[in-house]
Amino acid sequence: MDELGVEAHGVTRSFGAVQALRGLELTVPYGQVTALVGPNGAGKTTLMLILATLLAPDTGQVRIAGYDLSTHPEQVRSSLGWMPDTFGVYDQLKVHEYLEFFADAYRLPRDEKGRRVRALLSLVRLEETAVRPVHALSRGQKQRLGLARALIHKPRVLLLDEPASGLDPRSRIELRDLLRSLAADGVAVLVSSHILSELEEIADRVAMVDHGRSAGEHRMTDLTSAGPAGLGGARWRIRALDPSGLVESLRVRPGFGLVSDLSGGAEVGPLTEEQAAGLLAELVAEGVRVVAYGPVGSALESAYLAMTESRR
Ligand SMILES: Nc1ncnc2c1ncn2[C@@H]1O[C@H](COP(=O)(O)OP(=O)(O)OP(=O)(O)O)[C@@H](O)[C@H]1O
Repeated sequence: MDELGVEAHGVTRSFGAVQALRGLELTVPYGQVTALVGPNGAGKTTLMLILATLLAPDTGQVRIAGYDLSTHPEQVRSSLGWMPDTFGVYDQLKVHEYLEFFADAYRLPRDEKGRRVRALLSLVRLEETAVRPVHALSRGQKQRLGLARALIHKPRVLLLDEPASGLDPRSRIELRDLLRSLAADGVAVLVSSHILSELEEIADRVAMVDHGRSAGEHRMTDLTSAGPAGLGGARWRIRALDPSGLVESLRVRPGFGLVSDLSGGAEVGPLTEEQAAGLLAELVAEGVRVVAYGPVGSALESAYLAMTESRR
């Protein structure tokens, strides 16, 4: 069986003079959640629309669930679920009718349809809104309905564009758990978001995009442990009883990248956890009286900042 839910090579797409995608590469394996990150205008939505068969690429090859997008669009559509960042049409329908409509569009057998719709309404906690019109739902409820719609035909590949933007904290946690369990069931999940701390909890891998090109794919574990050169680790904040002594000790270690003097301490990095542990042991051995020591932000944030900085 094909190991990749999504495989994109050399994808380009222009809008007039704007080159939104300039030879993009992407892989999304089954059984994992891949985060798609990049600055505003990097081309993420354009790529998502292409993967969802809603926009044609100018050039390049895309395979979804093993099917070539240009030659087998029907099979591609039946293999993928798509949750856009804005809610679609048909908002005069009642919530259950809305899901039944999409169940019919995907040709779910009659006897399965009712069961599937009820199961999905329960999964996204919308049972109580089943007979309300879609337009009367709150933004977060609409988003949850959008997710149920994307899952109606049990897709093997799931694409989500900013899925958590309107969700309350409980719904975000539920979304995270749901995406993890779908991945555990073998689904290839691609999720685009700007909320890096959230992605770090959900994702197994990250695919970075900048100026319409790939800027690297990494396993999340590589970002926190000793990762590829220049990527591993976060910044670390250190406080000591004698801050100037601390800064002195750090200055004689150019490899540890003193970021800044702070009142009461300093920030260094990026450091992997291994490097951070080594540095702490050395400082303590030298007699620096450390009172606080911890990472600032996330490893994904640091990797993202390093990527955007180097490409400015
Ligand atoms: N329909 C369109 N017509 C003209 N230009 C477009 C169109 N869609 C996208 N673009 C341009 O293509 C580039 C990539 O846009 P895209 O929406 O894919 O970026 P993005 O990474 O999703 O950004 P954001 O993080 O802000 O959502 C931008 O320069 C954008 O202005």
